Amino acid sequence: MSEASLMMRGGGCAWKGTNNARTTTSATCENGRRAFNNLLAQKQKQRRSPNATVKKKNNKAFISSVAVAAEDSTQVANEIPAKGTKYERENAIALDAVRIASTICDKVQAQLMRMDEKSITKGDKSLVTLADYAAQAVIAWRIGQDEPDMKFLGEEDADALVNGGEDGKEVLGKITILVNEAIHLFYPEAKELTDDDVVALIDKGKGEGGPEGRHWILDPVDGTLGFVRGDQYAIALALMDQGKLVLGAMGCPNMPKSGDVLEFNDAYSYGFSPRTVSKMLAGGSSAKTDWYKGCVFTAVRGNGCWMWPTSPDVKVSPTKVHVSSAFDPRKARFCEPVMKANSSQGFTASVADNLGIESKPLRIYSQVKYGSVARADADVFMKFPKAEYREKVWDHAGGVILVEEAGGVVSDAGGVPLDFSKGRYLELDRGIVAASSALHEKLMQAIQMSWDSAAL
Ligand SMILES: Nc1ncnc2c1ncn2[C@@H]1O[C@H](COP(=O)(O)OS(=O)(=O)O)[C@@H](OP(=O)(O)O)[C@H]1O
Ligand SMILES: [Mg+2]
Repeated sequence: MSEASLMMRGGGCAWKGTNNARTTTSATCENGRRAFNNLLAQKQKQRRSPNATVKKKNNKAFISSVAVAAEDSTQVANEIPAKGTKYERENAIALDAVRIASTICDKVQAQLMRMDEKSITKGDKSLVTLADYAAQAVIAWRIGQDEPDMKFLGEEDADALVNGGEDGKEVLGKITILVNEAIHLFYPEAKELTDDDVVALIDKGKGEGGPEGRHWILDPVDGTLGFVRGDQYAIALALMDQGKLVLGAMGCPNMPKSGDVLEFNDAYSYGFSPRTVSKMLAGGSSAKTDWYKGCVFTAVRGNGCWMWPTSPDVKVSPTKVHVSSAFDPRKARFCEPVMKANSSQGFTASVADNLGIESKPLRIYSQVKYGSVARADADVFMKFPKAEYREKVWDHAGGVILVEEAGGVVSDAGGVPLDFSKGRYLELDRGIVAASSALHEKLMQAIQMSWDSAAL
C-alpha cells in the first residue's frame, strides 16, 4: 500500500484510455452536474439555517447530538437500533462517520463520471481515488472526536501523498478540500484541517489490529473498480473488541433502496449499463430528502441488522433486515465478485448447480454483496480467490457482521468462521461463503461435491 509515486490515469478521466475504459454522454454529464449543484445548494441552505444542523462545541455535545438524531429518526419504530447495548455510542458514531464519508464518495464518483477527476494507479497496480483517502480521513476524524486514542486499521496510508513530490502535494490539497467540505456539511463549526492534519488522519489507518483491545477496521471505498465505473461500492467500517467483531456500519450509496437489485441486473450481468449510470448521476444519495437509493447498514452484536437512509435528512425509520428464510432453488440467487480474476466463476457455478440454483449469478462489486445477503436480495454469497491470494480484513469485516446479525452464517469454504484478530490478513480455507444458517449446511455439502469432482 505504501507507494512511492502516484500516476494519474488516462487523459482527464479514470475511464479514458485504460483497460476499464468507458465513455459517457454529455447528457448524463449535464445531469450529474445539475444534480451536484442541487446538492451543494441544498446543503448550503441547511448550513445557514440554525435548526438544520446541531452546532457542536465540544465532544460531549458532539456525541449526544448524534445519539438524539438517531433516536429522532426511529421514533415510530418499536425498537431503536443498538439502544441499551454496550456499543450504542459507537453505533451512532459509526453511522455518522459513514454518512459523512458518503457525501465525499458521491461527489468524487460524480466527478469521475463527468471526467473532471481521475483515479490513481498505485505501485501494486490497484486503483485509488481521492475518495479513498478523503473517506478514510473523515472517518478517522469522526471517530477521533470521541476516541482520540483509537486503534485503527484502514486500507489506505498517506505515504504516496507525502513522498509523491508535486503530484502528491496536488492530490493531497484536493483531498484536504474534500475533507473540510464534508466535515463542515455536518459540523459547520469544526476546525479547518490542514494538509498535515489530513495526512495524520489517513495514517491512523496504519494500525496492525490483533486480538487485544479495540480496533476500528475500515475499507473507505471497497470495490474501487465498481466505484470508478460508476457502479456499486461500499464504505465498510467495523469495530473489533478483544478479537471479535462487535459492530459494523456499511454505506452503500448506490444500492437500490429495496429488494430488487435486479433492476440493475444489466449492469451486473453484461457489463456497463447507461441506464444505471444515468440513474446514479440523477442525484447523490447523500443529498436527497426522499429515499430512492442508497443505504447504510448498521449492526451491533446481538441487536440485529438495520438499514438506514444514507442522508440523515431523510426522516424515515431504519428497518430491521433479515437473510432469506426459505430456500427454493428455483427462485434462489447467489452473488459473487464481478471480476473473474478475483474469484473462480467456474467453481461457484458448479456449487450453485449442486444446490439446484437455476438463475444466473448476481455479480456485484464490493461488500454490497454482504448487504444483499443480509436483506435477502440474494440467498448466497461465494468468493473463491486464487490459492496464493491473501484476503484482507477490511474487505470483509464490515459486511460479515451485518450478515451474521441478519441471521446468516459467514465462514470459509471449510465452514470455519472468519477470524479477524490475526492482523491485516485473514487465514482462510479456499474461500468465503455467506448464507442463511439453514442453507449454510447445504452449501458446505455442495462445495465439497464440487471440490471432490474438481480434484478428480
Ligand atoms: N486477485 C484477487 N483475488 C481476490 N480478491 C482480490 C484480488 N485482488 C484484489 N482483491 C480484493 O477484492 C476486492 C474487491 O472485491 P470485489 O468482490 O468487489 O471484486 S470485484 O471487483 O467485484 O470482482 C478488492 O477491494 P478494493 O481494493 O477495495 O476494491 C481487493 O481488496
Ligand atoms: Mg476492498
